[in-house]
Amino acid sequence: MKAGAPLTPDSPISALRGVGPALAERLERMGLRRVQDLLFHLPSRYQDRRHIHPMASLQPGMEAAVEGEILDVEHLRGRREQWLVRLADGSGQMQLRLFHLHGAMRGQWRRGRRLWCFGELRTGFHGLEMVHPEWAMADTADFQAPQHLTPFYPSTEGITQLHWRRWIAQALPLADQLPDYLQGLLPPLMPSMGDGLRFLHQGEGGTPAPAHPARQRLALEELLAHHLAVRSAGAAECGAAAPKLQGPGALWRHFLQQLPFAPTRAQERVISEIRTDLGRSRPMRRLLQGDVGSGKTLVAAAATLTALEAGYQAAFMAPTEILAEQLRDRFALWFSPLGIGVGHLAGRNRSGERRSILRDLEEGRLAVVTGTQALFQEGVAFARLGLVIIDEQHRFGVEQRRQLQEKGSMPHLLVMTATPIPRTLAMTIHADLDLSVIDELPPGRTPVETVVMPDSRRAELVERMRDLVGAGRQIYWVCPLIEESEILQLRAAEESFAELSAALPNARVGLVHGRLKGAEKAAVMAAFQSGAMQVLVATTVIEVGVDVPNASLMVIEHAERLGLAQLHQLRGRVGRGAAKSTCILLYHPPLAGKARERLRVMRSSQDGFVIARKDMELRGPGEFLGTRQTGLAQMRVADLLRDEALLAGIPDLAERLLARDPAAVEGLLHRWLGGRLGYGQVA
Ligand SMILES: Nc1ncnc2c1ncn2[C@@H]1O[C@H](COP(=O)(O)OP(=O)(O)OP(=O)(O)O)[C@@H](O)[C@H]1O
Repeated sequence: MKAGAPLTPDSPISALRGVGPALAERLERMGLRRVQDLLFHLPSRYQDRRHIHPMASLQPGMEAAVEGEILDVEHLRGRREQWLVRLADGSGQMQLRLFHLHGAMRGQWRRGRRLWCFGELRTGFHGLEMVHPEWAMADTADFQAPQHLTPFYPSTEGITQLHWRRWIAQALPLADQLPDYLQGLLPPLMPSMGDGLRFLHQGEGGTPAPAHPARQRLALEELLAHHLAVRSAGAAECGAAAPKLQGPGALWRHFLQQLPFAPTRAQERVISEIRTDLGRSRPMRRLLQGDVGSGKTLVAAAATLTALEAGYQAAFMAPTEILAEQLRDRFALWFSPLGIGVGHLAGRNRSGERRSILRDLEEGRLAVVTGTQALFQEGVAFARLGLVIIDEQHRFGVEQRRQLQEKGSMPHLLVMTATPIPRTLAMTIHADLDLSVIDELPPGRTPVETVVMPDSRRAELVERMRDLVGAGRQIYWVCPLIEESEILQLRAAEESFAELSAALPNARVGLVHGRLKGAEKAAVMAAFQSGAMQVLVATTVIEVGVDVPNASLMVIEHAERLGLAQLHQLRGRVGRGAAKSTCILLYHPPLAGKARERLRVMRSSQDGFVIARKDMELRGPGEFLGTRQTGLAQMRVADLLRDEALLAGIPDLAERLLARDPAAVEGLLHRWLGGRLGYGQVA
């Protein structure tokens, strides 16, 4: 410790020995300001230096600790000064190479002394050697071979592992002084926070196993902190009262009478959950999760009609222009028999039309509006906005959500997503949202047959398409992103379009891609939707939500380049009607590693949950959940997959903590999320 006040967990980090102003500034940039922040800077891996390897057992590339006798020390003064040291144990010999050996140290390196060292082995001129190993003389009274694993810390330029280890060694004795926010809330045999920290920093008894209670103690607290962070962001939104959207439900019943099908039981259950929420003055914050094609749009319609019946407006925002337009068409078709008009706000609205929609919204003449982000631009005002529906949560940030909600006094919010994640996980990462799940597909769906084939069989495939088109069916042909280049993707799509147009002279083939103007895109989609066009060649713009039940073949080129979530979404475009559907995953050989695994999963499952889980395993939870949840990608101890069992208890733990000690929340958030960005509201 430096001179001055005694060291506590709250001391500034510069109070530690060896932390000068320059290093303190670097630490600050990593979000480490106080001594306790350092305690939660946990190792990312460990090395086992406890075991001494006999020299005869060493292999190039290995990292190993050895102990032996110095046979000789040779000082070379060539272009670059260096020392070559021969070392032997009973089993063999090896060489050490050092490029600097200063004053006092040089005196120690003498023939006949015993040396302990650790480093990576490589093949040198005279057999195996280590370059600049970590070392200690093993024949001194104070020598002690490592008792614990050696931790490695995430670092930054100018801070070595030795720095970290020295600082943590000073901080660790303070671990028991940290406030235990969960005292009394955890099972009595759970280790303390101090035990958990010592265990992870020192790697006692081997690499900390995921299931070790000391590690679990920390993981639990970290998951709780993330849960509370999301929740508090939601709570801030929930302060104001929302309009109670209650009504006899006559409009909905009327709507159902003209619908060609009846809602599934799952849809009915979810609709009733939503109607209950809408009837309260506490603003609804609900996440509707349903696999591709499960019929989320009908649920959205039910919510919309509930708002309308109560005399309020509803706004439905989709992530892309195509989807927003498709939604407008669907709502217009469904609602026009009820005499309800649907407005649409898109980037390409002609200004006159746009002005009149804006006026109607502001003066309350228009009750339903669909659109993209255009919906929450400046200049869009609502007379009585009661409900906001957002499709595909992943593409909208928290900030955009807030902007849209500001358009109404405090409208109810329904977020829809087709990415199924386990309920326990959803409750942690969407802690600010209640969850409804459509866990049943509409009846009459036939499973989509999935075929994986090399692109060398393309000609054969085109033959098969000719037959299908002859039988009146429709086909999607998707060209995925090539090396992140939109231009190349477009070229590939254009080539496939030309090839298919030539090969299928009796079919109308269309092309849709992200660079088309809105009106052109809409025209192509409309032709495909109406059945006038049989083959739609598309870049991945059609990924989410396009609904053409007559389409029964989906061909995906270069399927090996796409992720599981995208493949599942794309495949979900077919199998929506009664006809037997097929999805063909074309790949360019050779097929290796994760790509092979992804295609195998696609062939073996159609269950969105199974696929999402596999996706999370292959990509890691952080990547899988996308950038909105960056905070989760940076968890230090917990792992959303590995620690899934812990997740189930988190909401309850959060409730109990909030009831007992709401002030502790701030401390917890600071401890785990403190200096890092991630959750906008928390940082
Ligand atoms: N209860 C039902 N019975 C029969 N068909 C239904 C039912 N509910 C919805 N559908 C139809 O199923 C198809 C898929 O519905 P919808 O587009 O709402 O799915 P989704 O959940 O939005 O899927 P995606 O995530 O792919 O957009 C539509 O053609 C819709 O009309």
